[in-house]
Amino acid sequence: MQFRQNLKSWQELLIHAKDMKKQNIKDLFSENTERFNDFSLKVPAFLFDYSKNLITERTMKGLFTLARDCQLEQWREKMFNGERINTTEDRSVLHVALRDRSTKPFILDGENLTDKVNQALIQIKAFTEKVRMGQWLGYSGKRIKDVVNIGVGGSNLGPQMVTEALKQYSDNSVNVHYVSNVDGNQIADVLRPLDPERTLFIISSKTFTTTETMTNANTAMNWLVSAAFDQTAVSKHFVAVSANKENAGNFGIDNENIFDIWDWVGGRFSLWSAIGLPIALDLGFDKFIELLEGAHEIDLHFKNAPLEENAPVIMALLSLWNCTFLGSQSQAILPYDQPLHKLTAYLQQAEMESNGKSVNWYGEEVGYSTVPSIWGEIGINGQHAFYQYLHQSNNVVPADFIGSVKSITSVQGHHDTLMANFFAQMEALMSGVNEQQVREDLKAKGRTQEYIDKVAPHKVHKGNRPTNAILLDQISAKSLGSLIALYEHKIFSQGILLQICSFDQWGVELGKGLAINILDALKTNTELDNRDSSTTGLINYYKCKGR
Ligand SMILES: O=P(O)(O)OC[C@H]1O[C@H](O)[C@H](O)[C@@H](O)[C@@H]1O
Repeated sequence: MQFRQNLKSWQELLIHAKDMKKQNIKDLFSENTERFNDFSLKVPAFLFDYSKNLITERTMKGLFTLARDCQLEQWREKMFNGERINTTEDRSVLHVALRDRSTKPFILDGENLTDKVNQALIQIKAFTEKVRMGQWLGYSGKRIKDVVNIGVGGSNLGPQMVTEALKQYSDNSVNVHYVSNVDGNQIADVLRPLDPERTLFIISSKTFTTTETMTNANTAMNWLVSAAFDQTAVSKHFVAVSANKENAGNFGIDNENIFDIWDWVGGRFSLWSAIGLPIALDLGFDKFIELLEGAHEIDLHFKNAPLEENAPVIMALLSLWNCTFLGSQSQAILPYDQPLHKLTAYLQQAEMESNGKSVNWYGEEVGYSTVPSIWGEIGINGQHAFYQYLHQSNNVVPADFIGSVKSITSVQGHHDTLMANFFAQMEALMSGVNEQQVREDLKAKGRTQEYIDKVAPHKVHKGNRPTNAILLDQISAKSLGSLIALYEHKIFSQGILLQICSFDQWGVELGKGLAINILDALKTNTELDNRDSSTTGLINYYKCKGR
């Protein structure tokens, strides 16, 4: 067992981090006028500028050495070759196979995955075209107008984020809606304006056991049947995406309307599979393929580029540097592109469910900070809400700024204003402004000495806050596919560097189990044994008030 802290490269980076904490990014720019060229990368879909991090050439050299010591390249091979790198669940991790559209056979456990993937795509194409062209008819013979995707977590966040991002490209053949929350308010709001005769439900659940999804699916079924007065209407209005065909069939969905998903595709990496049905329904199959192609382009980049020119690897190393070595606790994702308004929520699951863990591959406490908490908002909205904290709090929050050279909206006259903020905020976070500058500025504005003495300390921005810039040419299905795959491979790389099992999610199980237990007690009105007084007190209060 080779623990990360025992690696010489890890130890050297710890020492180097102590020195770097005394440095200032702004000074590093003054010392090296080529810094932007040295620390930026042009990848087909975007420019990646990481020069505004607290790094030097020595830092990056040390980080690449660490990556090699961690055998990142070999692990990357293992993933692409289908080895069972999801060790705690004994599964391969092959979402990359979903977007590799070559016809070359890929054999896993005696089965040709290429065939499976291509057949699934044929099924997706046939189904989505039928619905979009008005050939899929509801129980009363009317064409489908609205599609409701019922699913949560990985069965919701990806498709919703993508259809929101690309809605400018939708031809509105159908309207796509999402229900993820078990709170009945959401499904009630979504169903209220819909016509049961013209509504199709996708029950999206890899396991087909998720309580929230099953509860919503039953409500949707009752809504339909009470309008149709006919249970057989279900087969015309429900399709499923699941690895659990038995449960989906028992729910009443016809076998030919159950779309497969496989155990080698993790829920949070599944939008490329039939879980992406809402994407193909909303935007058309060709756009869905473009999305896959964009992701595949990054798969090839990740697989083939040397570590020194590999965007996902560099992002992972920087996150490790900022969090584990420099001590940042959180990381902001700040899209300056309205279409990406769901990206942060999507990345919260992708990153935090993957790497938010504290034991290593051998089940031992890692003894270092793993990944930061991910949060954020559309940049402009954030500026008027929490950027105060980013600029002046004691906590340094490294941030990813994501923007586009061209906007996809036809509205003119806004984009330069938006992007001026994109550039300015990163500059301000890095440069800051010291007290002397503040004082001179106030003096030049004719302020009194008394005012200057009072206000100057409050106007200081310490700066030295790291940011990455990801600048897309424009939001498109292809560039979005690339952007998502960039983060997926960053997450994979970070897991390897941290020696963490990125593809399980045991941490969500405890709460789920307790909720099932409590729900039973609520339904049967029985007392719960052996609970702490707070849990018991809260439940009793709820029961007394509610009944
Ligand atoms: O697709 P499902 O099986 O319904 O799972 C939906 C979600 O539920 C879980 O709680 C997991 O934490 C997620 O990783 C998963 O995406």
